Amino acid sequence: MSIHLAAAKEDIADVVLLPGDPLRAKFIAENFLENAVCYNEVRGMYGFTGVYQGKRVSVQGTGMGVPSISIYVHELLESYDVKTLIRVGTCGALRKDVALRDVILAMSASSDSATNRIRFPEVQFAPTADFSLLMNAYLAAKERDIDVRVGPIFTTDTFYSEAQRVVDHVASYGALAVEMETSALYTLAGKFGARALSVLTVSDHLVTGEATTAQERQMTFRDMMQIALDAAIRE
Ligand SMILES: O=P(O)(O)O[C@H]1O[C@H](CO)[C@@H](O)[C@H]1O
Ligand SMILES: O=c1cc[nH]c(=O)[nH]1
Repeated sequence: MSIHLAAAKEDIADVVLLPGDPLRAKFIAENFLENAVCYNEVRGMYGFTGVYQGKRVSVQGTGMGVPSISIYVHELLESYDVKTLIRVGTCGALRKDVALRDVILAMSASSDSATNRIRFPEVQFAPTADFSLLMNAYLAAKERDIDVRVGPIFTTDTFYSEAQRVVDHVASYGALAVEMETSALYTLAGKFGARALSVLTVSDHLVTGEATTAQERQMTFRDMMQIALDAAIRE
């Protein structure tokens, strides 16, 4: 048990997928895992453990934003000894050469979040993906003939930003997309010596204005889920 997860330690696998939306966690459990059991419903933030290709895998909703994912990731790492965390999230494309529904493997995550300024008052910390997971995800995508983009992203605290120039500025320095959790995931994985990666699907486009539907965001994006699961169990 931890404060926000009502599970016994053995209920949660070593490997956990992390969608922001708890209903995406349910979708993954129902569509990809065998014998999935729900271990958490606290705050409606569903967590399930099941079996994927013979290995135990959990999938835990994180909610939206750095503070929310930080709570779940901290508890998974501190109280449940989780070793591998893979976010399966949506993002907004920041550049014309990134298309709606593209899958992105986030190599690093710059951020405007205050959390790392508080954590590292004297350092600009660089939240970075685990190389072995990044490589496994890339190889899994290639094996399944799924095109992926690999590169830096931007994690923001502000979905409805009034500072468009900040987003444009990071895009002009190579950021492919914006979302709201990855910098915290990579930072906490570093603190606890765990492996982390974010696999993202472009749900809307900040340059062209295109967008997917809410149902599509909740229920589909199977390529991202497949890549994350393959990467999670690969030795
Ligand atoms: O689809 P999820 O995983 O929630 O990710 C993205 O969607 C939410 C905003 O709509 C933020 O959490 C952002 O990071
Ligand atoms: O955080 C997010 C997620 C999807 N699209 C955005 O524009 N921002």
